[in-house]
Amino acid sequence: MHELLTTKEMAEADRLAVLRGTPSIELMENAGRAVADAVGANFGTIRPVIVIAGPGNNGGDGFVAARLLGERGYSVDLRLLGDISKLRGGAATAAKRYSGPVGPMIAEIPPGAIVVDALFGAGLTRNVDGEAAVAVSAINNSGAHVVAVDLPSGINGDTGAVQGTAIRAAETVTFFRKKPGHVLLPGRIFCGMTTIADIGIPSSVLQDIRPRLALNQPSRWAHLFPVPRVEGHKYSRGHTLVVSGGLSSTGAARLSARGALRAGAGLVTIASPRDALAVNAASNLAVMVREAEGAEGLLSLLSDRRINTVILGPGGGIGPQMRATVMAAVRQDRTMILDADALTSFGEKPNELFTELKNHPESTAILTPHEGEFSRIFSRMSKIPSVKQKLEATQAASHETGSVILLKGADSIIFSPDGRGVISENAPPYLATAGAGDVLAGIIAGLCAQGMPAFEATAAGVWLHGEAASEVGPGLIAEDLPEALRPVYRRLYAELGAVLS
Ligand SMILES: NC(=O)C1=CN([C@@H]2O[C@H](COP(=O)(O)OP(=O)(O)OC[C@H]3O[C@@H](n4cnc5c(N)ncnc54)[C@H](OP(=O)(O)O)[C@@H]3O)[C@@H](O)[C@H]2O)[C@@H](O)CC1
Ligand SMILES: [K+]
Repeated sequence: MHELLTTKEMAEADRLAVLRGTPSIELMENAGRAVADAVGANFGTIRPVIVIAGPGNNGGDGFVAARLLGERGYSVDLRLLGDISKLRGGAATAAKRYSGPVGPMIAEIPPGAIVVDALFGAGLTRNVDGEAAVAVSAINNSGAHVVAVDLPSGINGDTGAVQGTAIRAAETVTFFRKKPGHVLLPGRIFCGMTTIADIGIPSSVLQDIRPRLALNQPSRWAHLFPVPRVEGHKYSRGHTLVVSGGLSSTGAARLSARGALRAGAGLVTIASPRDALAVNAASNLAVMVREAEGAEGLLSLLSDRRINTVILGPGGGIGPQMRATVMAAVRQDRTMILDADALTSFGEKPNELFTELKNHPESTAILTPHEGEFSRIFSRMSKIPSVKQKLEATQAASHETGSVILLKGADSIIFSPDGRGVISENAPPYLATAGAGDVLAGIIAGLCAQGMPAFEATAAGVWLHGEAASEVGPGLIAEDLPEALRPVYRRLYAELGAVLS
């Protein structure tokens, strides 16, 4: 159930289901019933229901729900946008089967009503305006409990963006699989709680559609998650190197190092400038500290081939020294997590980095920008859309650079250059705190160090980070996150049925 289907793929699922023998009207009947059931599940006592129906099949679902709710004893007031004679296909059939009165668009919602929002779903093609926009604002201002059909009207199913205006639903009933717009912000917030109803589309259609997007859930990467073995030793669990900033900015590297260690890296070393050696050494026990000044210092440490992952950026400083250090690492064929300052340092000259990465295909880069950093490094690349179109932008950035890209946020997006993408929805709000990104870079590196491939390690790292934050709860500070990985790992291994032999 974790695949995400674009609106185009959803229409294809619909078409294939019909081809395989389920008539389209049956899908619509099932969709409308799921909506009526959702209304019934919430409110056992009969309350007035207002169904707002649009001119397409979303409206058709609304007609079915209206008929069934009427049969179940609800007093239903159905309002249609446009002319009933213009309805086509399944929507026209559903309207014929509904015998109640059909009123014009509504501008006021009586108190205590439940609203079924069947105005627009996957077929929203432009901004909501006119009578529809008036109805949306009346519904939003009424405080009514809104059950949205497929998507809250006004939310773009592919991007989660608000097109003009949108209904704020308490719950959304969607069909077969979620769409990106249910998970990406702000769409996810407008959906309220989203449930998926089975309307008779066989899951075998996915073999033809081959969706590239999914929710970031363990089902996406569990088969590659490292399981420690009793016969293993610290070297078999990889070695992560974290490049530290100078005396006044060592905290970020230390947070990354702790994240990598807790994620399971066998060894973690902080590469520290001389002036920061004492402070780095004094505040770490299991993490080793070695002196390394700039690119040359890093190169000398990387002569140890057992170091298989390098984190650059957390607190490392912005400028030519960081650029030179990153370029040196790229030439050493390692897996690199490039975060924060390592990205910003290339803001003026992104091609310098991307050309070097292309010239060293044996190196693997994972870029972990938040939106601001993403803009800084990619805004000069014409083939990459603005970060406002975050899904497309992340996918294009990954394709163009041949790197795994993690666009960090409450709806973190991760793309692999081969076109696979996942969207995360488990980050609690209190995760937005100083240093949390540094820990995340460490967790991802720790998983890569143990041999997990870059895309899966990044997805798993983001998921673990969100789970660890929920484990801590409100009041979280970044230092809590590595420590909270222990119960999360325990649960995950139990769920995976992993034998920690
Ligand atoms: N796929 C499936 O498996 C199943 C799908 N099902 C349901 O079908 C829904 C998709 O149906 P759909 O394709 O007819 O699109 P829908 O959302 O009704 O909107 C299209 C209509 O709205 C109009 N319109 C658009 N934007 C507008 C605007 N801003 N302002 C004004 N008008 C606007 C647009 O007009 P046009 O662009 O053609 O001029 C057209 O008339 C899907 O969400 C789900 O609920 C289920 O029945 C079961 C199986
Ligand atoms: K809707």
